[in-house]
Amino acid sequence: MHHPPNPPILYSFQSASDLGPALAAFIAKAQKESVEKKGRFTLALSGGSLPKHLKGLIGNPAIKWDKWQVFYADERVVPLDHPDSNHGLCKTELFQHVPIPAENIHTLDQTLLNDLEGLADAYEKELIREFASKVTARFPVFDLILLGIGPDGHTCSLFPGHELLAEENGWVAFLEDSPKPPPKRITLTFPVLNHATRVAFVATGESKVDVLSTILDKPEEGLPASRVKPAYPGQLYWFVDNSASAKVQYSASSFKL
Ligand SMILES: O=C1O[C@H](COP(=O)(O)O)[C@@H](O)[C@H](O)[C@H]1O
Repeated sequence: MHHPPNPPILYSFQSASDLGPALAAFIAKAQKESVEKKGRFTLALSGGSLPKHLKGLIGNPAIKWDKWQVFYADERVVPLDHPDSNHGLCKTELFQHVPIPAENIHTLDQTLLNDLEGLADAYEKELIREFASKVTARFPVFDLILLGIGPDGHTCSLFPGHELLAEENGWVAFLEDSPKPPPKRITLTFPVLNHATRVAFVATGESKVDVLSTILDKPEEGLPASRVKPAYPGQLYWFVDNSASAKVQYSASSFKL
């Protein structure tokens, strides 16, 4: 029987500093459930403002870092140590402070930075290796995908009006015309986002206030972030602060694990 997607769960916190510990507890619980069930935790991370909200994970003794398999929800096509690299940000904010094995962090193949198609293809193959073959699994099922939103409603590197919004088959796509610099990027596609067990958006600050109310209160406008609707029984969460949610009509829930 076809089941509609679960409605999003919105948590709005007084401030970003209240949000951080709750997000860390949420991630810790997700990894515990996944490790107990499957012996690993598959996570996709974004760049931008997201990595700085992950600091609450540092020093948590309940986290089994060696069980994490980390991919990027999107990545800018730049060297790993470039200031625009999403991996670079995640490394600075989290990975250099925790004992996660380097081989469990799946970064772009640095030999393919001048071959966008080959780069996206190689990243898709890396996902296939982790999630079994495309024949047995139509799309990978991430335990958790953490996303941000831009003021234009983009998420990952899926931008309003872009042809990649219509991608139905690929797991990883590339673009060389990102309206936000840098122009060359790779991104997970909507079918991958919408097969995840959990997807959590994180958005804080006044710059997100208008777009957040459009995404949550007017999903019919079809902004990229409104198209993230994990298939049942998957669940979509929003972790925001009160500055970002000031204009949102959608009902917030009290945070509970
Ligand atoms: O370009 C990107 O933008 C989004 C949103 O960034 P933010 O700084 O407004 O949070 C980010 O989620 C994505 O990973 C990044 O490549």
